Amino acid sequence: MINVAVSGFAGRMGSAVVDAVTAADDMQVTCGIDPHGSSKVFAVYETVEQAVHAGGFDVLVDFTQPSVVEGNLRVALAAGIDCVVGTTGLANDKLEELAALAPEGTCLFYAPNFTTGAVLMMQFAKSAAPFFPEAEVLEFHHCNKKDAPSGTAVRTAQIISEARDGRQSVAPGKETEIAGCEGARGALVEGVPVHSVRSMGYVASQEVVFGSMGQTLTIRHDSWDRTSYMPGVLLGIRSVGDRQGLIVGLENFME
Ligand SMILES: NC(=O)C1=CN([C@@H]2O[C@H](COP(=O)(O)OP(=O)(O)OC[C@H]3O[C@@H](n4cnc5c(N)ncnc54)[C@H](OP(=O)(O)O)[C@@H]3O)[C@@H](O)[C@H]2O)C=CC1
Ligand SMILES: O=C(O)C1=N[C@H](C(=O)O)C[C@H](O)C1
Repeated sequence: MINVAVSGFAGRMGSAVVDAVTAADDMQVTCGIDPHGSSKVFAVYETVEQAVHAGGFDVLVDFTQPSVVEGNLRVALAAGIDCVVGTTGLANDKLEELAALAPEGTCLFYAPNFTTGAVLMMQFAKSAAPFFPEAEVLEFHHCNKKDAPSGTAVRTAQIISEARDGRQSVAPGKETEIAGCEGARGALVEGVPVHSVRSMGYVASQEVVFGSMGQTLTIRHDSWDRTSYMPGVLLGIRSVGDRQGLIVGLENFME
């Protein structure tokens, strides 16, 4: 039995993780961390520090906020607890710094997106990028999201940039934005324009639009429900016990 602590357990993702872990045969939620959470089933703490001090879990799952995840991971990793992290907003060098705090045998696993569809979208984008001079990312999320652009969009832009091998887009850029409308061409992430839409009605969607002479290729993924992330989260929880160091991306555990 894998004993799991869920940080942010009262939130949109955290509560879905509690349900998914509870329904699985090989793991259980032994505690939850959330400043405003309560439970009759498992122990509840206000901070990860309190939970680590009390002990009783092998894996910490974190779906909190960009502003708190770093502090949570510092405490858990230093105590040698494997971490499965969905919270977005941490840069790669920060993840490396955090992983270095952990004793040998401890794993920090971060996935900007736990859906198989989004992983495939990014892999298809990697395959397409060398063949198209233009690429732009459009991401669409619910209006309560606390970060922009999304972690998935940032990772997609990084993947496209690496696959282009340093080649820059030749499309008109930020220099064409008219006065008072700065931002119209999006945020440049590693040279790739990223456009963030926030609206009621969305969970999470993304389009990657590639262009070359006379043609466009659009790769689109939609999460319509947060259950879409749960098989990936459970796979992460089952996998970290056998791994160590920093691992970024669900593709590392997918067959
Ligand atoms: N990797 C992936 O596949 C996915 C990643 N995400 C990411 O997960 C994160 C959470 O998203 P979502 O569930 O929608 O957000 P929510 O705001 O619904 O949930 C976050 C929860 O964390 C709580 N919280 C705040 N501070 C702490 C703390 N110090 N310790 C523990 N809990 C805390 C919040 O409490 P309060 O509201 O009282 O502040 C809230 O209940 C975001 O970064 C999002 O981008 C989301 C979906 C998929
Ligand atoms: O906040 C969300 O909802 C999501 N966040 C992740 C991101 O920033 O990419 C994953 C997914 O897009 C949903």
